Amino acid sequence: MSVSQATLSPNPTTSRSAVPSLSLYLAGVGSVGTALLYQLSEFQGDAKRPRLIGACTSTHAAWTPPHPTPGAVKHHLEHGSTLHWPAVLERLIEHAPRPLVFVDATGHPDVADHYTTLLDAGIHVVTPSKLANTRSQQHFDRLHAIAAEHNVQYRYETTVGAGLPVVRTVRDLRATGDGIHTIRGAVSGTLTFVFSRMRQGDSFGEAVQTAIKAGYTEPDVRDDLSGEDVARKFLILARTAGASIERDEIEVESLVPESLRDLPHLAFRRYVHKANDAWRERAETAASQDAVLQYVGRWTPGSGIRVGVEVVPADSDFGRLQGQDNLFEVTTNRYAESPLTIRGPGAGPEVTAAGVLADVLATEA
Ligand SMILES: NC(=O)C1=CN([C@@H]2O[C@H](COP(=O)(O)OP(=O)(O)OC[C@H]3O[C@@H](n4cnc5c(N)ncnc54)[C@H](OP(=O)(O)O)[C@@H]3O)[C@@H](O)[C@H]2O)C=CC1
Ligand SMILES: N[C@@H](CC=O)C(=O)O
Repeated sequence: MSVSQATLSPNPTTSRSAVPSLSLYLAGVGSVGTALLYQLSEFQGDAKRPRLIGACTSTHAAWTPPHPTPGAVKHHLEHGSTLHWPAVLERLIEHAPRPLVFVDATGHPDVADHYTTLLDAGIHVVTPSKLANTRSQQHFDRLHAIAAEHNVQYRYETTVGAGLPVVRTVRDLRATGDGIHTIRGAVSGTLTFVFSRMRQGDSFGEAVQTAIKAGYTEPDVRDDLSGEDVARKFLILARTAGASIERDEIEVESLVPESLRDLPHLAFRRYVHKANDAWRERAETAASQDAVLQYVGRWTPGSGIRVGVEVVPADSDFGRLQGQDNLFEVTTNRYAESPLTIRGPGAGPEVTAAGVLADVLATEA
């Protein structure tokens, strides 16, 4: 069965003007996508519940009935058609009801490639994926320009801090004319989690495996352990604050030993324990100084971005972080004496999906 023959109710070709509520297409039904489906099915907010019109995984696509449960969507997908992006895009652009939000919960670069086409067609894009925003500065600017030109929204709150209000805070500081002096943050839920589990006795490898199971990691955990995820988040914050900066200007410290860097993803996961001894020694050295390891980033306009492992006092705000917590400290003209601080879980399917849903609802607010 081809994508265009799959079930969609009501018929998209006749429904555009008859369907006033917000329609939603979901690309990616993994940790975040599934949590979003649960939140949609249990939705009790003040706004109208967004209407899921279709979904896809890396292999399958299906057009779904109104108010589907997560189980029904997955069943539909299993029995749906083979994913063929040109057919999905054609249907979204030519036939799907408006207003329409495309949610990218895939973390795949091929899907990030479609944002310009979707925005250009008057479709809002909401994404927790950092990939599109961390290509060239020119691409970042282009996405915003196309959205503005077509009067649609490009929202990416959950790319930094998951459900925490970090991107909007930076945007508001900029919009209200404040000047950012520096942003310092522990912005990887996975790395905070790994270091805090090691303090409780886990090996590095065990802590990484637990983070994967909990759904805190990127689809490829090497993006977390290499520091790339943190570099991307700081790039997004700096660009959102108005800086013009490229990825290759950022200094990044990797947690992955040289010997494991070239392994394919699944082999890497099998051999990650080979880094246990090196990280145990660094953690013990820190502990002997009443300190802990924390992966910290800093952006200072004019001096750029640096991300890497820091030894921080155990009895400090950064040292006390536990679980998948993030901590952001923003020092500005107005927050000069004491930084504006945002803290809380910065990874995990539920908080991320909630942030995505808030972005979806905000498109029509
Ligand atoms: N997990 C978290 O705490 C957070 C995640 N994010 C971001 O959310 C996004 C999703 O993360 P997560 O849910 O953990 O990832 P998962 O790996 O759990 O899920 C990814 C989903 O995307 C699908 N997919 C992959 N490639 C394609 C493709 N080319 N076309 C269509 N579908 C595709 C996968 O399909 P299949 O099922 O076939 O494999 C899967 O359903 C990522 O960008 C991540 O950075 C952001 C903040 C926090
Ligand atoms: N893998 C990320 C998820 C959120 O972006 C993290 O661990 O912080």
